Parts: sequence; structure tokens; C-alpha cells
Amino acid sequence: MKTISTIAELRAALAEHRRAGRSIGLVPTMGYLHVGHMELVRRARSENDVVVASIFVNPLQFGPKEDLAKYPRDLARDEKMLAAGGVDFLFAPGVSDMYPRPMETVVDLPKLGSELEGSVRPGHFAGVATVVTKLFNIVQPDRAYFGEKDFQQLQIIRRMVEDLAQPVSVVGVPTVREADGLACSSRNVYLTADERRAAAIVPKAPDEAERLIASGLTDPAAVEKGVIELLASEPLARPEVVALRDPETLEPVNEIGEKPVLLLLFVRFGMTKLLDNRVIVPKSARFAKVA
Ligand SMILES: Nc1ncnc2c1ncn2[C@@H]1O[C@H](COP(=O)(O)OP(=O)(O)OP(=O)(O)O)[C@@H](O)[C@H]1O
Ligand SMILES: CC(C)(CO)[C@@H](O)C(=O)[O-]
Ligand code: BAL
Repeated sequence: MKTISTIAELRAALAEHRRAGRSIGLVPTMGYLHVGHMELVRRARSENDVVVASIFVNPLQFGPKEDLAKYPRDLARDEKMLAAGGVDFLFAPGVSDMYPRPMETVVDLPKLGSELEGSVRPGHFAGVATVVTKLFNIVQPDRAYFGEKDFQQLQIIRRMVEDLAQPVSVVGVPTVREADGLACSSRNVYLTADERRAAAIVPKAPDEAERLIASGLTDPAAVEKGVIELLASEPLARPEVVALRDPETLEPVNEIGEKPVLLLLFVRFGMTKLLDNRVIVPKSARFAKVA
């Protein structure tokens, strides 16, 4: 694996592969890798001739009071993991490589990006859409891999690619979890031992939503209330977003009926934000499918 930090060098390295007609898969990350990231790498490795991973802690997607400075970083360890995963090129630019001048251009999805996690992180998704567009322009991948853990991010990227006709296939990868069900996340290292134990409540919340829906509840607000009550049983949990939405448009649903619904969660433990979600297929939808 070759580590490259400049746009020009990466473009030059990829040019011969592109000329030879080889397919290129891109795995964008912010580093401090875990098994969730490595699942993205595994998928990319199995579906492409050339695999590029990127590590860039993107300042554009952090709010002024967020954890940009203390975001966990360990490039040497990440390089070993990516090399072992069969990655061909690691693109690890500095801020001045990615943004030699302050960015004047922004890719924004004002509606999708201001909902849910966007409502508590204003500007975050414009920062994500902008850097992902720039990474797509630099690498020009055939396929790009994103985790379903960041479900809103995945849907925003899918919509951006469609709206702007960006020539890339977006591949969503199911969430990889720790033994107690908590979704793997770089920020899990921020959790104290007590918070980490308490965080096991988060993956139980979609089970509760599923149970309530299976018991016949059709009012989304009632299901959200039940999930909030479950999370409230854990004093360290501070739920900021508990929402049932349409999985594609992320719009609120009036009634749980025959269509799948997305439960999206954003729960804080101390300063740490944890995400989870599940697309729940109501029983009636399952029957509808079979019929
Ligand atoms: N547990 C996971 N399973 C599958 N994909 C994941 C998982 N965690 C992260 N990813 C995906 O890896 C990519 C890079 O994510 P990122 O580097 O921000 O890691 P992260 O663990 O989500 O970090 P953070 O804790 O800062 O949110 C994203 O597409 C993200 O959805
Ligand atoms: C997609 C991404 C690499 C853009 O900075 C980031 O938001 C992430 O790691 O999920
Ligand atoms: N994993 C999403 C990136 C972020 O929280 O900034």
C-alpha cells in the first residue's frame, strides 16, 4: 500500500489504472479505524480492481464547539490495518492539501441536511457533502462505500449523487457492532467505563420500536414516546433525536402502515454522540410482500 498526501500525486498514481480500464473503489473515512471501517474495505476489495481509502478529519463538518481538535488520530496504526485489508492507496491529505484556500464553494442539501442529526449539528452535512464531492472529483471512483450506521449521511450522499449526476455508485454497508450490540464508532473511545456500560441501551431502542410496532401501534409519535421512555430508564443517556421517518426521503410518516419505516437515533452520553438506526418492516408490509 502506498500512502499519498497530495491531490496531484494521487491523480498521477491512479491515471495508469484508469487508462488500463481498472475499476476503482473508494472508502472515505476520518481515520482511527475499527472493524466497521474494515468491513467497508472488505466490500471495496471484493468488488474493485483498485481500492483507495482516505483519511481526512474534515474541518468543514465540525461546528465551532465540536471535537475537531481532539478527534482521535493514529495514522501509523491505521496504515497497518488498511495494508492488511488489501488497500492499494491511502490518501491522507493535510488540511492545506485539501483546502489550500478557504473554500468558496459549498455543496449543500438544505432540506435533508437540516433534519434529524442536522438539526443539532447545523452545517455538518454541507461540510460532508462538500468534502465527499471533492474526494469523488479527486479519485473519480466507480464505487464509493459508506456505512449504514450514518444513515442520514448515506441518504444525503445518495441524493447528492443523483441530483448532481455524479458518476459513482454509492454502496451502503450494514452496521458492524460490538459484542453488546453497540455500533462500532471511532468516538466510542471517548466514553468512560460507566458511559460505555450504559451505552448498551442504544441498540435496544430499535428492538423496542419493533416490539411496539408488532404489538399494533400505528402512531409514530406513540412509538417514539415508547423508545424515549426506554432510553430514559438509563440515567446517563440523553436522547437528542428519536424519530420515525421514511427511510428514503427521511420525511416524517403520518401512520405506520404497510411501508418500512426508519427509526433514527442520536443519543449523547456525556459529550459523546452515538448514532443508531434500523429500518423496520411492519408485519403487514411483510404479508403485502408475500401476497
Ligand atoms: N460500525 C460501523 N459499521 C459500518 N460502517 C461504519 C461503522 N462505523 C463507521 N462506519 C462508516 O465508516 C465511514 C467512515 O466513518 P468515520 O470515519 O466517521 O467513523 P465513525 O466510527 O463513524 O466515527 P465517529 O465516531 O466520528 O462518527 C462512514 O461511511 C461510516 O458510516
Ligand atoms: C464521509 C466522511 C469521511 C466525510 O468526511 C465522514 O463524514 C465520515 O467518516 O463518515
Ligand atoms: N461519522 C460521521 C462523521 C462525523 O460525525 O463528523
